[in-house]
Amino acid sequence: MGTFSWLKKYSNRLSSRFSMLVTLAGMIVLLALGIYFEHFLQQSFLRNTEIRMQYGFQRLAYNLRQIESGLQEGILFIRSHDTSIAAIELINNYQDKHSYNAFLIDEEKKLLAEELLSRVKLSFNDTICLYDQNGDLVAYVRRTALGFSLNVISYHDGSRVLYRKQELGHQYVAVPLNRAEQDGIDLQHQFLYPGDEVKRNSLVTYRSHPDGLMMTSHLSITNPDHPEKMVAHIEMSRLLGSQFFNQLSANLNLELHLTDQLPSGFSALPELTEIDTDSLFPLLTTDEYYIGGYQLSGLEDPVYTLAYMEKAPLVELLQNNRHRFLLLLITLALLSLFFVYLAVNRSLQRPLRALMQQIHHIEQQNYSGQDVLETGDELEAISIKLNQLADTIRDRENALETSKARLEYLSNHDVLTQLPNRRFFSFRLSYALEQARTDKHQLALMYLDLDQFKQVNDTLGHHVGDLLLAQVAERLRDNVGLTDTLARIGGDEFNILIERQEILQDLSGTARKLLDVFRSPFNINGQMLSISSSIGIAVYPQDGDTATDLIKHADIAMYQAKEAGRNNFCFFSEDMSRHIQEKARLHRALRQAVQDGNQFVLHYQPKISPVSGQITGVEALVRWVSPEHGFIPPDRFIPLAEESGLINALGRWVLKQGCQDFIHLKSMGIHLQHISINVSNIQLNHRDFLQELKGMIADTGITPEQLELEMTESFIASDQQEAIQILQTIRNMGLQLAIDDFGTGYSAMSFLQKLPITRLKIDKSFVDGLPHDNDSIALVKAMLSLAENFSLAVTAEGVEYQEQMEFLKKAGCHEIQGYFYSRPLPFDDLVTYCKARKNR
Ligand SMILES: Nc1nc2c(ncn2[C@@H]2O[C@H](COP(=O)(O)O[C@H]3[C@@H](O)[C@H](n4cnc5c(=O)[nH]c(N)nc54)O[C@@H]3COP(=O)(O)O)[C@@H](O)[C@H]2O)c(=O)[nH]1
Repeated sequence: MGTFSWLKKYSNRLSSRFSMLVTLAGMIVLLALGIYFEHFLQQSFLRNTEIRMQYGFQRLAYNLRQIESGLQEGILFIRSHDTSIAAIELINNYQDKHSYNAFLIDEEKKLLAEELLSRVKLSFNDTICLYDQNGDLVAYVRRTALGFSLNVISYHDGSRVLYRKQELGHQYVAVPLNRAEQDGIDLQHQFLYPGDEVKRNSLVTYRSHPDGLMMTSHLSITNPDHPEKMVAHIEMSRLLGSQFFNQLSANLNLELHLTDQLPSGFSALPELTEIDTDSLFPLLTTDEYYIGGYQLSGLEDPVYTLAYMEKAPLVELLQNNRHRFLLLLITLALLSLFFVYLAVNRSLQRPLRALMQQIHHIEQQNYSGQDVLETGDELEAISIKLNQLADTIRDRENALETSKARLEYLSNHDVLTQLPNRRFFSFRLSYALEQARTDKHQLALMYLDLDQFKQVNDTLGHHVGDLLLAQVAERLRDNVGLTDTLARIGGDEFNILIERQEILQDLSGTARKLLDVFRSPFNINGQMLSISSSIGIAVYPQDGDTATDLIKHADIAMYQAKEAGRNNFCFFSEDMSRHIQEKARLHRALRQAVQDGNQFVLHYQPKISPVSGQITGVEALVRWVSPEHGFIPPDRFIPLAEESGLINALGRWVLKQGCQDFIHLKSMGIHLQHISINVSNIQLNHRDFLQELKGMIADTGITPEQLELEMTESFIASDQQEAIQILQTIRNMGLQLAIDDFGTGYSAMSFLQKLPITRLKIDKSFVDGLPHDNDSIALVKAMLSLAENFSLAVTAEGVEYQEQMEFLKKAGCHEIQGYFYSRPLPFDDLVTYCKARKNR
């Protein structure tokens, strides 16, 4: 598998996508943390730098203040030292620069110098200067590389003379006066500050010095009794040299510098006095340094103390911290990934695998309850639902199996009798034929048809017919062998396949046994019904080697049995009458035609009034054009239809089509008095006929008076009472009734008066003899007079010649029907004929 397709497959997995999402979220959090901590590191670094620098400045300020207080304490002590004050007062009062008493005054000055030495040493300072009330330098002590040097100013002839000795030396020696300046000592005290400030002992000044920073504490002493009177000025100094700053720099990890110039980038720096612990110094950032500082105020220009902190080591440290932090983040990310993997695996991947397993089981049609996931979340709900789904699928599959079995059963069985049906029988027969061919043995097919079963249906109703069929099937089932196949293949037709070789030797006995099944009557709801059957037998291989041939030949044999008087059986033989074979074929074709319904058409034969010459009505005559047999005349198929009961369905179609065509004619302006339609006795006896007639009249819109039913005398022959009742009902509905072929039957003419009819149709056989045969003339005249007596209309049919027509007209016949006027016509030709006749 390629990397790409593996990645695609992997990324399509829910757990992978979830892991990726969580990882992505984790990465975003880590990135945010990274950015935050980067910022935090920088900020804290800057802040640390500031704090460190501030701390350095705090330390420096603290040290300076310590030194300041050391300077002030040392200087203050002199003021409280009475001997020193007295000595200064003495100098103030008795020093005369022009007549200078060196013996007295210089000694005092030297004592004062000793006193100053002890002060400067005790306070660990470097220099102390004493000025008299006029500001003239009196003495000073200064730390040198060899120790402290003591210096006094004497006068000679009004000029200053500087005497000096080392701390441990015995003699003062005169040195050039400029040495004092070289030591940085002013010979004249400078009043650069307001007197009050100095008196309050608070003034400390700073000054830049070639060796460092000079701190000087200033004190002016006044007379306690006369505060306005100045006594002396004292200055004590400490030089903070490079060593001081270097050591501090080393301790604080800062580079400390002193400068007179305000560094560029700073507009001002805070005063030392402003330093407190709460505020941070403003920092200046250059490419190489963080710089901070403050200002030391002096009597002259301010001195700036600057602290430099090199950036490079800090940046390196920052980078190191960054790297460490990055490492930490990567470690955290990897750990998070690991834990995400563990969590996803535990909370998603494993349950998903279990769910897939459940689905797999369902796919494998294993519906037994799988263990439900116990995750307590939606996955558990899905797992429960999957089990429920499995139950539902199992139930549905069971139901499907049941209905499939039921469907299978129904497709192969007849619902009424529970016997195998035609389909199943065909399969079974084909299979049996294959076996017989292979094993080279015989088999027999019996075609059993109930005799006159249609009449049961038509007279007693389908319900009774159905019950009878069910009982017949039961009896037959009880009388065929276990290995025989009994099937109902049509309405009252049963087929039996016999494969038992021993039985094949005595098929006649078997057939007789089956006929005997019908010997005792059937009890249908308490009504005892007798019925017989006819059986045709065909044997493989001599009577056919295909299922179709065998069935066809058994069917023909069955017709032969019926022809032979019913309740009979017959073996097929090649020389069996062509007539039977043809009849069997025609019967099958007719059944198909009635089912199809589109092989029949109606032709109409006009009936003419001989007086007016106008068309009074038409008789509908059915025509059958079979795709298999071509045109078949009605007198061939009507009896077959009556025999098989198919006449009911066919008659229904004729009635409906005739009425519709009549209405159609009317809509075309061809107004006829009536349409005559032939109905057979079987139709009239059908229990649903009257109901169907009503429905048809209502459906087509024909008025009952326009519809004339033609029936034969034979209808009345069977059951006069019943027949008269049926005819009366039809008349009551308003229909016309005609007796067809009148005179050919056996009923007495006087019987006519009992019948509720409206017309007589004189049969062609009587018309044929007109106008010469005396018997025909007498009979026709008798019929016409009888009809007149009973107020019946008369139609003469089969009129072929002018003289026949003339005779009938003269004799008072109302309607003429026959080839003389017209043969039966297709509908379109009838329309043409009617129009032509109207226009005559
Ligand atoms: N139950 C139903 N029976 C029907 C229906 N349609 C027809 N029939 C019956 O079939 C028989 C044969 O009818 P058909 O072949 O249509 O013959 C009819 C006419 O063509 C024929 N006829 C009419 N005039 C003459 C003539 O001058 N010469 C001559 N040789 N034949 C003629 O007579 C038949 C009409 O007979 P009838 O019904 O008695 O008026 C026939 O018995 C039909 O009844 C149907 O739908 N249902």
